[in-house]
Amino acid sequence: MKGVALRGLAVGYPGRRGRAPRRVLAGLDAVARPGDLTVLIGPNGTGKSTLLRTLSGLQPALDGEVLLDGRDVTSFDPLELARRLAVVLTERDAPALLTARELTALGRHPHTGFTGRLAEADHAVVSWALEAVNAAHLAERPVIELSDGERQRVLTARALAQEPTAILLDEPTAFLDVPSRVALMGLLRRLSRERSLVVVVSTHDLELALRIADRVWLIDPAGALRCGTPEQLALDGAISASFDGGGLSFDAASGVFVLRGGTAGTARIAADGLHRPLLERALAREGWRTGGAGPADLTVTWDGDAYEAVLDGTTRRFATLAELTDWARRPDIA
Ligand SMILES: Nc1ncnc2c1ncn2[C@@H]1O[C@H](COP(=O)(O)OP(=O)(O)OP(=O)(O)O)[C@@H](O)[C@H]1O
Repeated sequence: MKGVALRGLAVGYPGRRGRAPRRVLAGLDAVARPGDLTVLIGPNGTGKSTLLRTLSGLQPALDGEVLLDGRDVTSFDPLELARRLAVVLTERDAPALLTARELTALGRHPHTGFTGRLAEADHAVVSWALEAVNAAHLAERPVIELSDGERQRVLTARALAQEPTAILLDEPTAFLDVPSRVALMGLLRRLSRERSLVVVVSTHDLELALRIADRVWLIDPAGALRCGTPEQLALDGAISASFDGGGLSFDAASGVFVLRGGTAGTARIAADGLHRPLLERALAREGWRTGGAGPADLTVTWDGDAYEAVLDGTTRRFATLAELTDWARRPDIA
């Protein structure tokens, strides 16, 4: 079977001084298929990096097996494995003195044979990889001069230059701003589809992951690996069970985290277009529960000109959402 498959996999660390091994995750069964962007999510410390390192062959499995295109990863010799599997770990300190092109060219190493010299075809692959990640213009720049987002793209180019069938990335968006995160995840999805690559990427960027992933591997707090489309996992409550907390809960309908029911009272909103979700969000932040049916304590209407709020039979008008929000925080003293 094509792709990366986990069969009864247990991952963790060998015990020190005669102690038993520390099992971080066990009994894992999952498949990441070519052409899919598979996103690995889970709360801090649940074992995402440990799993990715084990899938990469960087640390041995404690039990079970990892199959790459149907073959046990441990049966490949290192060069053979590097021609099939590329790994992008969290590397803030990539070789700084190399240029982006030289760093990308390191990805050709598994293909260049004994001399390590790049042939014409290798140079072409390096140029292609840089172009694929929109980094051709950075090619001659030293890596030390690149921004986090630019460097992450070049590290991805190095992985592509390996011409693998599978790429594993550990938190590649960790240091990126929102547009760069969206761009990198979008790039990974495009590459997985266009080149029929297996792409497994871990991230803490849950909302983006759930919007963009074809498949999600979710490590829940009990250490079980739940696999499915983002919608399946939202519907069966797995995402809420893993991430709700700190006053936030996952809203499956919108795919974002929202503030949990506040204590200010219930609010009803009559507004069209963007005014409705923005009003809901602003009022929820001030502790109002929105979205229910039946009578409400507070009614807010956008009449196309101003916001009208009715509370305890008194009507007030606000020219801006900011003024309404200020009042909604302490309506008793306004
Ligand atoms: N070298 C190690 N030896 C022993 N235990 C380790 C080692 N590295 C990590 N761990 C432990 O394994 C568990 C999983 O860690 P891991 O880094 O895989 O989690 P993670 O999901 O990637 O975390 P985060 O979201 O914080 O990056 C943690 O309890 C961690 O303390």
